Amino acid sequence: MTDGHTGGRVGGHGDRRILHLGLGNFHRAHQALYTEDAGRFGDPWTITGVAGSTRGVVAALRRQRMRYSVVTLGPGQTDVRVVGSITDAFVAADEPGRTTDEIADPATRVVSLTVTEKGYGISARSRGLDLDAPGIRHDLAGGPPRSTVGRLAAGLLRRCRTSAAPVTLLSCDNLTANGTTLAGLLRDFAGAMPARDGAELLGFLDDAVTCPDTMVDRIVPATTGEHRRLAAEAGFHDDVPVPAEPFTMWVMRDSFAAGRPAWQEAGAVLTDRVQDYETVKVRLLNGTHSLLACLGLLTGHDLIADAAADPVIARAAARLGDEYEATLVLPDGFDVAAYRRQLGERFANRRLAHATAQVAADGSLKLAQRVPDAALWHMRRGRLPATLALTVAAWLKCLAHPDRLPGGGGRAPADPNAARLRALGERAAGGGTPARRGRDLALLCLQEEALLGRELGERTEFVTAVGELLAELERGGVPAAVEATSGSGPSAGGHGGGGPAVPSGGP
Ligand SMILES: NC(=O)c1ccc[n+]([C@@H]2O[C@H](COP(=O)([O-])OP(=O)(O)OC[C@H]3O[C@@H](n4cnc5c(N)ncnc54)[C@H](O)[C@@H]3O)[C@@H](O)[C@H]2O)c1
Ligand SMILES: O=P(O)(O)OC[C@@H](O)[C@@H](O)[C@H](O)[C@H](O)CO
Repeated sequence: MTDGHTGGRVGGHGDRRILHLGLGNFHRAHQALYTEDAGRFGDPWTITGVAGSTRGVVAALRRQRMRYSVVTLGPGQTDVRVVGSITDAFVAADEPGRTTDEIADPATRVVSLTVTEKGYGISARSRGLDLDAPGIRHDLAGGPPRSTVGRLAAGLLRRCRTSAAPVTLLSCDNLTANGTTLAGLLRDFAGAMPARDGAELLGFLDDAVTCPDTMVDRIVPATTGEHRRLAAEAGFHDDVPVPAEPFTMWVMRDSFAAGRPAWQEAGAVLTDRVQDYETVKVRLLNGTHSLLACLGLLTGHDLIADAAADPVIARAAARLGDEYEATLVLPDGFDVAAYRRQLGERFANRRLAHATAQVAADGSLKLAQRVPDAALWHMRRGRLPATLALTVAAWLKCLAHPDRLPGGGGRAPADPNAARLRALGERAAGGGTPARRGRDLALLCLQEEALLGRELGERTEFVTAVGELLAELERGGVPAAVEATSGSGPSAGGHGGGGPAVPSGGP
């Protein structure tokens, strides 16, 4: 066990602070480690972690003198490291006003975020801020802020009116162009605020706030008793250890308004080409992860490693990799073949026990990041990306008919749109044949509700393909649906793209 905690740091160095919103597992296995390592090279920075409303992690950290462990699990390798870079933590809901105070405090120089895709309040239809989302409406009405964007806006406005000190907002979530997207959402929010406040916030955003794009990569599953056992075995009784794979990567644009830790010394890559890295990762890793998770759930696999080892699912994943790879602008010198090989090994890491239900969760938000742009890229070139259509069909099948999943509805992934998707599934269930039911469900979800955006919903060929694959899933399960996409292009050799995609028709 290695102990990175330096005694006496707690409460010190208050003038170089990161305020982190979203004290989940990922931050604690990624940015917190880079920050601690960077502190050995440059000025040490500390992190104040903010949990939205759940108290468990904050309470445990306090009990443990703000220390926790990261349990790295590789094939044949276990490493337990105690981390101490998070020196304070609180629950936003329990301390109303504190998040605003902390964002306004000039000692806070970076506000970083891992609040999940759904934490940003993005509208699937417009891809801007969903001004009708209850949390956003509440915050615009002037109550103590509850949404992430509302909290940031309140804190920034206070900062602007007090010190006006510059600050960086650093999104570390799996969103396409995450920093640029966050800046746009804040502008949308400012545009809907009372005019004077909105104008002031917009001016501050222009003058004193940067939102660098980042690409973050490390597979970090949920904690189980096994991780507590491994930490204890290494000598640290930890209620909130974080499991992680050995691989880690962080790429960001070096655009920090008020300084940053020496993250490059800890292995982070600073570049202006972040979006290229990010697109590679969000498509090849996260997009393939979504397919493995949904086909895995439909087949009865609880773990990503089992789905990845299933030859039928592996075939689909390889084809999806080809479809994604064709769309990519690769960073200079990036070896995509090696990256894909390594991804295969990472997905196969059984020791991680990464649950298919966890990766498939919130699919309605995640797929919006992972599917439409790549699918539209192909269709603008006259090709139908059949395996991207299969990703959507598999996700719809899991959510529209959760009770039919092997093992029952208890295995259905959580999703903020779960009830809506179930209701759409029921509406489509009346069609007389699998073909009719599949077509109706695809039309309802993608065209009428535009769950993956208007532009994709208007692509009749894509919606039709999704409907036909839903019918195949109903008739012959995952093997039939994967087989139906087999004419869609080479499974090796990359830039092949599609051909005729899925068979049409049959009852
Ligand atoms: N876990 C990974 O492997 C991994 C890897 C790369 C990036 N990420 C990014 O980090 C995010 C969080 O992953 P995690 O492993 O920490 O998950 P987690 O379940 O451990 O934690 C989720 C965090 O998000 C917050 N949150 C959830 N819904 C929210 C909402 N509506 N508004 C505000 N905050 C909300 C929770 O309070 C919690 O702090 C992912 O969604 C992804 O964008 C995760
Ligand atoms: O974290 P999410 O919820 O966006 O997606 C689930 C996984 O695909 C994701 O967590 C990966 O493990 C991670 O992005 C690897 O860097």
